[in-house]
Amino acid sequence: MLTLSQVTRTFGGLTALDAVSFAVAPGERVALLGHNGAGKSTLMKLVLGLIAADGGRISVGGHAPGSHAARALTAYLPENAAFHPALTGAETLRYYLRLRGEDPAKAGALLDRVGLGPAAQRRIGTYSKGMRQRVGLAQALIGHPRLLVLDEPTSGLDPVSRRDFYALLAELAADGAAILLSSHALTEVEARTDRIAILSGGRLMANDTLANLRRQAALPIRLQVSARPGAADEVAHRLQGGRRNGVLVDLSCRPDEKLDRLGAITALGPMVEDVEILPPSLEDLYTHYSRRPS
Ligand SMILES: Nc1ncnc2c1ncn2[C@@H]1O[C@H](COP(=O)(O)OP(=O)(O)OP(=O)(O)O)[C@@H](O)[C@H]1O
Repeated sequence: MLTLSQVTRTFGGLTALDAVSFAVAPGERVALLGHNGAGKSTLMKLVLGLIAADGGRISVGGHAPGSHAARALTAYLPENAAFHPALTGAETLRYYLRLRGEDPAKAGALLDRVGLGPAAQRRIGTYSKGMRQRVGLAQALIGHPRLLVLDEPTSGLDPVSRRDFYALLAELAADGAAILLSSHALTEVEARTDRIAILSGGRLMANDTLANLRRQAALPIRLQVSARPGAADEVAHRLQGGRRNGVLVDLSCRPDEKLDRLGAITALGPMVEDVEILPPSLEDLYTHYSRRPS
């Protein structure tokens, strides 16, 4: 549904996107991650046709970004969707439906879809941030879009609103929509998207499932050994680990060394009380991919 091939965009002397290539297929949810200034918004603006690329090619369902056909397929939700506070949710949706040449009577069903049915007749000025984001999503769903471009859609939402939001995205993807959403947090998108694309300094540093990214990064695993009282020095010495305190000994190893290390720990018998395996965190993984030279 969305394909970028070698897309480059500069602003003056600054390369905001550097030969970026990736695709989002129908039914796929792709999270675009990156620090501030990584190029996420620039990429989204290019996909929406708001700015033009200096090089490379972008296709939205086979059409040029910004063309009538591409716009009919695409919906966009900006980070902070703003609506007139004096209008009700239903009035706002009717307004956007008319703008897109659709039947305003669909407002009720759209608001129900995003869980705002009971608040439809309330003014938007009385809505919480999460409710306003849901109005934004309802607005984005007008016209059955096949590509959704969502710029940090969950920033400022509480955990329950986030969960509801991702549940709705899962339904839309199951219905065949391609979804590209930007985020700062790998922890948030971990179980809720199909693929992760990491931008850093305008370059695409990673583009794969989280499981594959974990495997490819092969980051060290930490093992935390609890020694029996009085045995920590001996345990640390035999395992060549670092003493953390009176009983804990820290070890680190490559994923392929894990079983051997566990064997060595078990062989210490009664000197050891317990062992905890601490896999690399998502933050470690994100840092690995955003910092490595490409
Ligand atoms: N119109 C512009 N003129 C000049 N420089 C720009 C313009 N738009 C973006 N940039 C620069 O391009 C780079 C990428 O910016 P972009 O807004 O795409 O990052 P981002 O990943 O969306 O960041 P954030 O998470 O802060 O929104 C930044 O260095 C930014 O300063």
